[in-house]
Amino acid sequence: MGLYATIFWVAIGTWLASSAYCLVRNYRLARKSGLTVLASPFNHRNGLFMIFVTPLAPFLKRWLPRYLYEGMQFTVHGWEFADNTEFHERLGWSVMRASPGGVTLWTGELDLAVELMARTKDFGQGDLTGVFMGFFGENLVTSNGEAWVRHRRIVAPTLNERISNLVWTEALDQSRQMVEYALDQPGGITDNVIDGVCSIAFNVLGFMGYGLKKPWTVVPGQDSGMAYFDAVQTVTKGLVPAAIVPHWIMRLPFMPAASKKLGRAVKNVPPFTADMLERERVLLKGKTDSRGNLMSMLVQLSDQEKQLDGKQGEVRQYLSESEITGNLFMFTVGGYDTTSSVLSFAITVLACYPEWQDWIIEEIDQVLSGDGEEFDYASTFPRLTRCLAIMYETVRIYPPFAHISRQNPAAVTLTSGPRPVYIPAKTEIFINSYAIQTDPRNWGPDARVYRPARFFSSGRPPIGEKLIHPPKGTFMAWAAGPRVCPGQKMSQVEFVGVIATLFRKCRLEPVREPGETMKQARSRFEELLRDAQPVVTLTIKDPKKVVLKWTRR
Ligand code: HEM
Repeated sequence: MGLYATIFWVAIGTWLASSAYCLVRNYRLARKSGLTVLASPFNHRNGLFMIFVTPLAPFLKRWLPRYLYEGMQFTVHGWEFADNTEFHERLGWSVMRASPGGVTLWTGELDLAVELMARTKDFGQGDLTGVFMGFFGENLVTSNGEAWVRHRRIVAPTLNERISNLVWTEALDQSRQMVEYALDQPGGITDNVIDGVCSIAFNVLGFMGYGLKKPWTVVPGQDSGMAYFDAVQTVTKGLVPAAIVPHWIMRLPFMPAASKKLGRAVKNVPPFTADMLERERVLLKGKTDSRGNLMSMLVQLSDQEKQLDGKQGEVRQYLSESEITGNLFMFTVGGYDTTSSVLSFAITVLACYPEWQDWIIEEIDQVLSGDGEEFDYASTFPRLTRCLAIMYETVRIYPPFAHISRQNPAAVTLTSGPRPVYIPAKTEIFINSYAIQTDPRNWGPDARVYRPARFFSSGRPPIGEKLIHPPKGTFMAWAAGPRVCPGQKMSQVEFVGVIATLFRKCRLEPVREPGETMKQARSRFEELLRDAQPVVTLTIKDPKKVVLKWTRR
């Protein structure tokens, strides 16, 4: 054997031996939990594995022996949505996976989930969240411990009632433009409603986040006129490669045009942000109040803290420039993708179920009565509770995030379940919120049926009736505990504003294919919903198949 061949085989042998050693060590650690443990030779933290496992999953499922696929299934992005609760029912509601890369826990158990969410000091965000959400700078989502307290204190107050007001006004304006466009199409038929709601979410975010007012367009984010916003939008769409592949590799001359565009965007976000913040500070100079948008408030709150630096103790209280950059990026990813996902699913679901359209139209006609187009946020939004129940039921069954992840720096024992569960240090924990939200034990025998009225105490609530609070932990689309989503209210205001505007003006139904009955067309839409795929958030795979007929009311 030649020298190079020897080096090659020694390297392979060393790698195999160290992988086997790590697998055995991690398996032993996982066994201490007392839970079912699946051992898998596939290291889920390997970059190539991360990129290819999800697209290759359907083939691997067919080719690999069952026990090998089962040990890998957890690592396929969105497996929990496709699987429903079948896996947990078969193998246990909490299952450990041991691989050469570490130990992973998946749980669909209510008690454990509540405990995990409450103990923020013991269970923080995992290091992989930092890889995917923190590559422009540490932010509220990626930070833990004292840094998280600092981020939360500055960032969460920016998502306030002033922002809700802006979001409401812009959501109404954008959705009015979309309805007029749809009703103007021949026969009121469109195949671009999903792009349309993305465009609404994009423009609402641009307006409330950066003070950027744009008309609604069929294609979302078509040249916003703001280089920063366009770059962030590109990175949001290519989040996984953007996080893993260095931007200079993506920009190499032989790379495809889309990769070069992504690489340029990743490179440009930090200098564009620096530029934008500098201009914002010039505009804010000498003013005591911010300009009302999110970026302006973030800069102002952080700069105020900076002036107090040193007077509040040793620990830094303000956000550094890279942390502001990180938080602005996180707002764009968090604020745009989530709301557009829920709107896409809600509209498709409502087209399937005309009875729920009637239910909200009854409310909308009472609350938004009169000929005018202006509806005050403070007095209108709180009365549109059926529209809000549509959002709750949509995120219960089609949550933008099907799980919530955590990681524990040190070993911990969970005590809230029927037996103590030992969690080894650095376990990657996934709370299967989708399973919890569709589990008949938590939601009754019709848990998988779309029934928004379940969020009221009576089946036919009077208009403006308050929604009930589901039992603790059973509904965590916006998470729970100290790290609950600070954008919850904002997303609700936007959703309700859009849905109320659409159904005030029109009704929707699926467009039938030749020879199809309406019942069959609705079943076809239900199939599109079941076939959804998590990308960054849950996404309808082929949005062009959502062909709708809009009828003016
Ligand atoms: C339907 C819309 C939304 C849903 C379903 C949603 C869901 C969630 C969930 C599940 C978490 C917890 C993540 C975790 O702890 O791992 C979260 C956190 C967060 N969300 Fe949202 N979100 C939505 C909209 C928004 C919006 C509009 C914004 C801001 C513009 C936002 C900003 C955040 C932030 C900053 C966090 C981190 C909080 C922390 O760690 O302290 N979200 N969201």
